[in-house]
Amino acid sequence: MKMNTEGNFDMKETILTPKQQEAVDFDGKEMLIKGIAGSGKTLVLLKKAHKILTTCPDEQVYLFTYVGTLAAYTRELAATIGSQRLHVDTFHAWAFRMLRRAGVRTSIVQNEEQVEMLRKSMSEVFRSTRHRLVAEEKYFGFLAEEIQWMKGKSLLSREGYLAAARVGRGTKVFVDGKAREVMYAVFERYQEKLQRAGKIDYDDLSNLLDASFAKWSPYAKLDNVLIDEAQDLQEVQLKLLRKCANKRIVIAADQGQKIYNTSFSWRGIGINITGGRTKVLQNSFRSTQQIISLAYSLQKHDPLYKEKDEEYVYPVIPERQGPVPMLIQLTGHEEEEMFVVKAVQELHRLNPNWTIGILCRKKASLARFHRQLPLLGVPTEYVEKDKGSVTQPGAKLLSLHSAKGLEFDAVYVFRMREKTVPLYDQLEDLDDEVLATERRLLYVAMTRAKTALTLTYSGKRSRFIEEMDDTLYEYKGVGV
Ligand SMILES: Nc1ncnc2c1ncn2[C@@H]1O[C@H](COP(=O)(O)OP(=O)(O)OP(=O)(O)O)[C@@H](O)[C@H]1O
Repeated sequence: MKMNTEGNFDMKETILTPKQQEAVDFDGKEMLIKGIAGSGKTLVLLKKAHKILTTCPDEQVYLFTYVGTLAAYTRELAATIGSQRLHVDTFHAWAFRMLRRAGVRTSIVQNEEQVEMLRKSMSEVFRSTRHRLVAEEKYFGFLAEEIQWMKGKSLLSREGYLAAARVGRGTKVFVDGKAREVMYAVFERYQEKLQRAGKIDYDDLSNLLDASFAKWSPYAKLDNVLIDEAQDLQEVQLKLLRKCANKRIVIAADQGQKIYNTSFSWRGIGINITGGRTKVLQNSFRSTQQIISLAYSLQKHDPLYKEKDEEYVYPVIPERQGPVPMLIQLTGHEEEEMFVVKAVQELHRLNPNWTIGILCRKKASLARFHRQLPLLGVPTEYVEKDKGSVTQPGAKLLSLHSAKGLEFDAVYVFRMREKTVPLYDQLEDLDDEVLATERRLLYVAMTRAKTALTLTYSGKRSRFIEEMDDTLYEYKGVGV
C-alpha cells in the first residue's frame, strides 16, 4: 500500500488504472470485481467506500472480510477515510452481534470440544451401522467438511441433503445413498450434542440468522455491502448479505485464491453479474515479474486453470523487476529454522523498514522465530485474528490461512515439505478438491511477497515444488 510521510496508508496518493477507476465509478446496485492476487481489489473497495460516503451522506458502508487478520489490516487502511459510517468487520463477528440483537443467547463451541462431539457422534453411528466412513479415523476430516458444506448450503433437512447434488465435494471418497444416510446420522447426532451444550458452531451462525431475519434485520441498516475475498464465504452467508444490502452490493473475489471449502454460483446467491456488472483486474501491483511468474507456473496446475473455468482470471505478468525467488534445501528441521533466523536477521539489518512475513502451514512451527528473532534485534510478532500489525517493520509470523489478503516486502514460506504442504496425516490418497485448496494456499502465500520470495524445506520436498517451473527459481542446497 502507498504510505504517506508519516507511514500511514494514503489512498489519495495512489492513482488508479482506468479499469480500477471504472469499478469505483460504476453506479449499479450489484457489481463483481474479479482480479488476480495484488490487482487492487481491496484498494478499489476502499476507494468505492470513500466515494459512497462522500456522495451519499446518509448511507452506511459495511466492508466484510472472511479472516480476522485481513479485517484488522483493512481497518488500519480505512482509518485514513475517517468516517463513522464505514464499518469493517469479519462476517462472523458481525453475524454474532446480529444474533444477539435477535435475542438468541448462545456461544460458539471451542475447537477441542467440537472435535470431541464429532468423534462421539461418529462412534455412536458406527455402533448401529458399522459403516466404513465412521469406522476409520482417516474420514474424520472428510465428515467435518461434509457437515460444514451442508450448513453452508443450508441443507439441514434429511430430504434436502439426500437429494442435493454434491457439487464441489470431490470424488476420491466414494459416496453412495447409504453413505449419505450415515453422514446425515452423524450430522444429527452432532447437532444434538451442540444443542445439549447450549452451543453452536461457526457454520450454524448464518442459518440461525436467516431463521431470525425479521427480528434483527431492522437494526442491521447495512445500506452498502462491500465484500472482500468473497470466494471464501459460504453460499448462505452471501445470500444473507445480499438480503441486507438495500442500496448496493460490491463483491471482490478471486477463485484462484479460494482456500476454504465453499461452493456457490452468483446466480444461486441472487446476484446479477452479467453485462457491465463484472470488472476484471489482471495486473498485479504488488509483486515483481519474477514472483508472479513463479506463482503462475504453480497455478497452472489448478483445476480452475486446466478446465478453463469462467471464474478464472488470467494474469498479466508485471514489468517490475526483482530478485529471482530462492528455493533452499536444508538437512533437517533445526537447520531450516536456523537458516531462516539468520537470513531474516540479515535482511532486517539491510532493510530495517521492510516487513518480512514468515509463513508456515502450521502456526506451531513458528515458535522458534518468536523466541529468537527479538533477541537478535528483529521486532517480531504473531499476526492472527486482530493481533499484530502488518504495516510496521519487522518479522511477522503467520499461518498460510492468516496471510490471506496481506502483503510483505519479503516472504519466507517455511517448511515446504510433503505432509506439511499439502497438509495430510492419514488420508494418503488426497482428494482432488483438498489438493487444489492446499495448492491455492501456497499460491496465496507466494503472492503476499512484494519484492523477495524464499521457499525453504528439509526432507521430502512438497509435490507443489515439483509442479513449479524450475527455471523460475534459484535452487541452493545448504549442507546437502
Ligand atoms: N493503481 C495502483 N497503483 C499503485 N499501486 C496499486 C494500484 N492498485 C493497487 N496497488 C497496490 O497493490 C497492492 C495490492 O493491492 P490490493 O491489496 O488491493 O490487491 P488485492 O487484489 O486485494 O490482492 P489480494 O487478492 O492478493 O489480497 C497494494 O499495495 C496496493 O496499494
